[in-house]
Amino acid sequence: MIKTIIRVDNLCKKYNDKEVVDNLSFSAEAGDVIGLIGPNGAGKSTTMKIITRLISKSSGDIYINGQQLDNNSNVISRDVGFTSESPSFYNYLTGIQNLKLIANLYPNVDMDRIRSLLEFVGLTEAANKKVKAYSTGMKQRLGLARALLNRPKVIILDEPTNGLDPQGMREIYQLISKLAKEEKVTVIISSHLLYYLEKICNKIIVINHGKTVYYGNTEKIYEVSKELYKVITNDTEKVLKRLFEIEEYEVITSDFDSVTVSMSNSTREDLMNLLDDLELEDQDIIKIDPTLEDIFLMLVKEEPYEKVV
Ligand SMILES: Nc1ncnc2c1ncn2[C@@H]1O[C@H](COP(=O)(O)OP(=O)(O)OP(=O)(O)O)[C@@H](O)[C@H]1O
Repeated sequence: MIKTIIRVDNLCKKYNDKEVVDNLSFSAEAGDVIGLIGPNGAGKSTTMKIITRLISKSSGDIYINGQQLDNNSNVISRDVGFTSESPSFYNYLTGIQNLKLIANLYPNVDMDRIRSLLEFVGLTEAANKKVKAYSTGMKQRLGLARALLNRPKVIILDEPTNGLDPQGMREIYQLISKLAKEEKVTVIISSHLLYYLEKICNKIIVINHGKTVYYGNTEKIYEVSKELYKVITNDTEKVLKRLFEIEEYEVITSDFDSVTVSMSNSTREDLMNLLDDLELEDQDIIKIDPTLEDIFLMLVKEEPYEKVV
C-alpha cells in the first residue's frame, strides 16, 4: 500500500484579516518532489514555515507520517527537515563541527551519518575547512546535509538556490532529485527557477494571493494550456497594442523581439492575417510547446503588460 507521508487539509493563515494562505490542500508520498510556485508574496514561505512549525497556522490540518502537527506542541517534528534560502552556520567552526553540534540534538545521529551526508552533498574534502571559507553553494549543500541529519521523511526547501551560479544551481537540483529517487525522501521545494522545477518535480502547486490555482501532476499542468504561438517581430510594441485590442488573444510574455500569445478559437492563419494588417517589416509565427514558465504566467496573469504599452 502506498503511504501518504504528508497531508495538508484546508490550511489557512491570516495576517490582519488578510488570508495569505487560503484553503491549501495537498498530499505527497515517499519520494514525491512537490514544487510550490507563485509570484512574490503568494504565500509560499508562509506555508513552508507553518509545516516546519516556525509559525502557527490559523486553521486547517497537517499530518506528517500519519501524525497531526499541532500548533501548541513545542517539539519540532522529527520527520521534517528544513533549509532556507540562506542557511546560517557558526562561521569559525568547520563544516563537520557545525553538523556535529546539531547532531548532538538527536539520539541516533552518529559520525557515520555525518560523514555519509557530507559525501552525499560533495563536501567530504571541505569538511574540515571553516564555514567562513565556504562559497554560497557549499553553504547551501551543508544546509541540505544539516536538514537531513535526522533522516526526515519530508524535507522543506525554501528557495534553496538563491544566490548560486548556474553550476551551483544544477548541483543542488541534482542532489534533490537523487534524494527523492534514492532515499525516498519527500521534498517540498519553492523556487522561481521553473526551468529546474519542471525537471525535478512530479507534482506542482501554483498559488497566487494565497489561493491554489493549480495542484496536480507536473505533466498534467500542460493540459491547462491553450495553443501557444511566438510572434517574431522587430516591432513588439505595435504587435502588443493590436493583440490587447482583441479579447481572444492573450499575451503570455514578450521579449525585445518576440511576443508569446495564446488563443482559444483562432487559428494560426487568423493570427497571420491580423499581423499582415499591421504591415510589419519582418515577422514570423512559430507554434511553441509551452514551458512550465509559460503556464505559470498564464495561471497567475494579472495584465502585466498594460503598463508597458
Ligand atoms: N509576519 C507577517 N505579518 C504580516 N504579513 C505577513 C507576514 N509574513 C508574511 N506576510 C504577508 O503574507 C504574504 C505572503 O508572504 P510569503 O512570504 O509567504 O510570500 P512568498 O510567496 O514566499 O513570496 P516570495 O516569493 O517573495 O518569497 C505577503 O503578502 C506578505 O507580505
